[in-house]
Amino acid sequence: MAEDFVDPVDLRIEARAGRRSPRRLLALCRRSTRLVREAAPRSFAASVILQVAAALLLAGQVWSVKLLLDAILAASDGGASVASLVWPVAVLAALTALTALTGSVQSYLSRYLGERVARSMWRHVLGAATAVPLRSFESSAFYDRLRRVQTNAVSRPYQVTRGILTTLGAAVSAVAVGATLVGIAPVLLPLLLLGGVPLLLTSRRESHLEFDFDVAQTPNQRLRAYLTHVLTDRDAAKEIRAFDLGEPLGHRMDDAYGTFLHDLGRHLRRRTLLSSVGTLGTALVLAATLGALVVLISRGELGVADAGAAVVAVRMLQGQIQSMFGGVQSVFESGLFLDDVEAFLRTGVAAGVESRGFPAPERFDRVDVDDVSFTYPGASTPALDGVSLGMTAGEVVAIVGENGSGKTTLAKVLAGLYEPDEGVVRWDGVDQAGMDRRSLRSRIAVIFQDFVRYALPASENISAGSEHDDARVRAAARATGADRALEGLPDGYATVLSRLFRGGRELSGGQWQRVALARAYYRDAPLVILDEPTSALDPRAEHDLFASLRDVLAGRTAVFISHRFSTVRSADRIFVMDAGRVVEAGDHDTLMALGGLYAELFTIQAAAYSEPTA
Ligand SMILES: Nc1ncnc2c1ncn2[C@@H]1O[C@H](COP(=O)(O)OP(=O)(O)OP(=O)(O)O)[C@@H](O)[C@H]1O
Repeated sequence: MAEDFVDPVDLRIEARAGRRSPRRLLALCRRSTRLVREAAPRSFAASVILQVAAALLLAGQVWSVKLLLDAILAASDGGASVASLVWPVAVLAALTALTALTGSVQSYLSRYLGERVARSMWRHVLGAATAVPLRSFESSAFYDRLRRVQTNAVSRPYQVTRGILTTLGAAVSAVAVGATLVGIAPVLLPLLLLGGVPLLLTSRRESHLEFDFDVAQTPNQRLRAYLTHVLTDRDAAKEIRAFDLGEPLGHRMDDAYGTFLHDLGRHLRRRTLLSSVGTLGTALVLAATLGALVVLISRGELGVADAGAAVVAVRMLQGQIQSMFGGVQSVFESGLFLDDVEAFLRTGVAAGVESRGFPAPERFDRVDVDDVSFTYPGASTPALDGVSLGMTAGEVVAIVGENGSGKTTLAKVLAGLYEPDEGVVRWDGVDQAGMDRRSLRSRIAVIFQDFVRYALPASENISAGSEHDDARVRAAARATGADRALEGLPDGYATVLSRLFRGGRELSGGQWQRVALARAYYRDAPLVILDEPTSALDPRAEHDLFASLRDVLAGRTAVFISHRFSTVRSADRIFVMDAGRVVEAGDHDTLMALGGLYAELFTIQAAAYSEPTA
């Protein structure tokens, strides 16, 4: 499928396709405000109140400047005593102090509110990221969107709300200060408002530029994030040193950064040019307004106090108009990113809805894979090509085959992680596809070759995803022999299994594999799928494990994938895969008698052990 090969230009086109109408923008504003309100209702209300208070305080300052100038003039004419200046000065000082106080409370509140919104957005994003089908993770376009969403989801909703609040606050101040100005020199007001027009025009264009730049840069950003991760990751550290990869990968990082900086330079030049045009336009209008003010003064149409107050009002009003349009720009810009975030969240919600079906049965008598085919996104040949096989409850089934023959893919389909493109998997004749994904997965315990080593306490590594029960955790650990390693840890089962965190400890590869197997046994599931479960175990451990396998499974059905024929031969039924197909099936003796692929692979392995040493 083509989605694996989406390039940045296509991505930008895709992102542009979702571009908004003003109505859509308004809807986004409503949604983001609701999000912020829900995340922190009290802080949000306080923030709105403070914004309005700050606006009124500003208007109050203009008014108090006029009072002060009147009083100064009256005092200089000798009509009033200097003491009459005390009140206007005190009012101006109090209003200025209150404005500063409001500003600092607002900035703390804003930080707190931002974090509350971030937490709530993370919840949504991680919910969507864990709900989307596993197939999505095969597409680079998905990772690009995920990256943008991770960066933008946490900050943009609040930025939109901040933008709205800033716009509203600035509008209230503008109205209040504007009213004062109308009282002094009405002709100046329309002139000043005109100053917002260039800003409005350029800010919209700037928002689009920013969004396009971000979309185009996502693959480069991801490459840099990946290289940073590899160069600093604990697991990669030994190989990076052993193969001396630090320098070449460092160069690659440098090149990627160089490309980014080159593009950033071009982008910033364009943005600066645009915003300079806007600001210059506004400055010209301001100059014209002040020119008009000079004309009014020279004609004697304004007194000295009025003229002074008008200068203050013009200056303040111009600031408010700039913040108003700055707020609009931030709404525009963040709105574009939010659209992207919302589209991602919708895919998660859709996946959640799709997964609703009837609950999977608690037990089954048989599971059948019927003519199943599956092709990975972007691949030209199918990984599974008309696979059919069956197993009955309580059986131990082995799947063997050479590298790339489709064993792990079959395990993923059996586990309900991939939907087959064709064919069905049936539990007692019922199609697995109609079952609720969550309940289906709770009936299956699957451990892959590359199982996850959670940097969590040992006990949680075993009970992962199921209800925690200490006694059952210990029993599962005993069944796989993980208990010996875990009981020797400083905090026993409470020890974190990673040096990443304080007090944590590391396990060996084989010890980890026992922990992973215990995870499979812990889950009370009728179907257990183990992909290469013993590859890291020593021969004695492997022998012991398989000797006790049936006891441990206690009637559960087990499918295990293995390259070790010594473990495979005891299975009730063996399926041999080759190039995505099941080519042979039967127990060990039947397959040996058949003299086909199984017999060949078995003989090669057996010969390697029995050949006399020179
Ligand atoms: N995520 C993927 N995207 C595209 N192709 C894949 C992906 N994973 C596996 N394949 C391809 O699908 C085919 C089957 O792979 P699969 O992992 O199922 O084989 P396997 O039998 O488990 O191999 P091994 O013994 O090496 O673990 C291979 O050709 C492989 O290259």
